[in-house]
Amino acid sequence: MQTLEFFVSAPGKVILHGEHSVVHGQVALAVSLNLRTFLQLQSTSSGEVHINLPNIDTFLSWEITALQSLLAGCKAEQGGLKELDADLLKRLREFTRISEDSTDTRSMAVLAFLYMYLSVFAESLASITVSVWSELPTGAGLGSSAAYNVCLSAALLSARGNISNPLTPQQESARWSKEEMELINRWAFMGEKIIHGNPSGVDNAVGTWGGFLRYHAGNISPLSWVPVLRILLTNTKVPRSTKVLVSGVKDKINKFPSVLKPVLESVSAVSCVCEQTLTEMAERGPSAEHYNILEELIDINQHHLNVMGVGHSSLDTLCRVTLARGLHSKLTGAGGGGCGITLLRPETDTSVIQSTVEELKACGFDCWETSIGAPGVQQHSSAALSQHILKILSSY
Ligand SMILES: Nc1ncnc2c1ncn2[C@@H]1O[C@H](COP(=O)(O)OP(=O)(O)O)[C@@H](O)[C@H]1O
Ligand SMILES: C[C@@](O)(CCOP(=O)(O)O)CC(=O)O
Ligand SMILES: [Mg+2]
Repeated sequence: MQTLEFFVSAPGKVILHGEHSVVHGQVALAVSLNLRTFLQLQSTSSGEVHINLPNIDTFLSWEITALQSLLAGCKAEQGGLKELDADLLKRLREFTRISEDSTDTRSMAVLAFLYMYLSVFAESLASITVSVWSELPTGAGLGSSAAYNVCLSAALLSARGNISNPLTPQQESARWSKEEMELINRWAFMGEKIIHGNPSGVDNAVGTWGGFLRYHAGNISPLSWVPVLRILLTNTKVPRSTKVLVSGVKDKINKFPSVLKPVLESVSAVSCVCEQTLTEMAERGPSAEHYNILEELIDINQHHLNVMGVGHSSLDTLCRVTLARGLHSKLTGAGGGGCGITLLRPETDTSVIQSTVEELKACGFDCWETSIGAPGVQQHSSAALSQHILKILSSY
């Protein structure tokens, strides 16, 4: 172990277009959010591994000697990190008594942590305490699972010495090299596989790299020319599981391939037209016509997502309430509840936004104007973190 204590953070994300279709090889556009997940890792001499997850009320520890037995016969190298080690996962499920079909919040988080810890530290299990706390709502479509996995990946790889510890004593925050970030992203994807079943990789890519990204079949291209967009985020607070929703879409595609495939392709085309429109807006300056196009694309995509079966009456309410004021909304992330986004036009009056927010809050939703394009995964000094965050992370 190189360090005694360090902090990392990673952002959540908003998918503008392409959720679900991206799992089936289509184009998605996604951007990081200014809501982050924070992780503190401490090396200890207790002979135990502790994990503290206050967002989901989970505080657990294991003796290292008990965990060591799970590694018997484990492959040292993870086959280029493309596939999960099915044997290790099976042993872990038996050890933790978490069944294969479980979508329980705590179980998924614990399984992802233990899998990553055991794989990264396979050669010599270290005593550590890991505490994770997030500003993101858990399981609401804003990529909390990816932010969690990116933080775990960065912290465990750094602690093990597989990647550097980029922070110098003079700095408050620092980032890793391109190659190191690629490794962080690949390990975070493994965590996403455990939590999501069949992730596309877009969420962990945004959590790692930050900014505005186009994601297509594993290829990540940053969009450097994007206009400033104002987005209202609404959390319907209806709980849902990405794993269940992604698997439901797959079942529908298998049942009606000729019906669903054109829908997925149309969503991909929506992403491409949106990208072209954003580029034009950045190059020539935004016009009312550009905003009309963005709004129509939002409506088209929301219809497609309903066809895929990932809508929800709470999301219909969001679309209806906002459209009554001329604002256009769609779900973001896996849907089935969770969060939706509403595009605000530059000329949208503050009073219109205020009354929309009030009506959405009266429906029982959380609603706030968000800021997008935050930096990806970072290492921080304790001085860089607010007292509030430090207090939460250090209180276990
Ligand atoms: N702060 C956190 N602490 C512990 N586990 C977390 C945290 N954030 C996310 N998770 C894990 O990620 C899961 C949610 O992932 P998911 O269903 O993909 O929703 P989303 O990624 O949209 O928030 C949770 O059930 C939990 O296992
Ligand atoms: C539905 C999907 O496109 C996004 C899921 O995002 P979230 O976990 O709901 O934040 C799945 C994926 O891309 O892996
Ligand atoms: Mg997720």
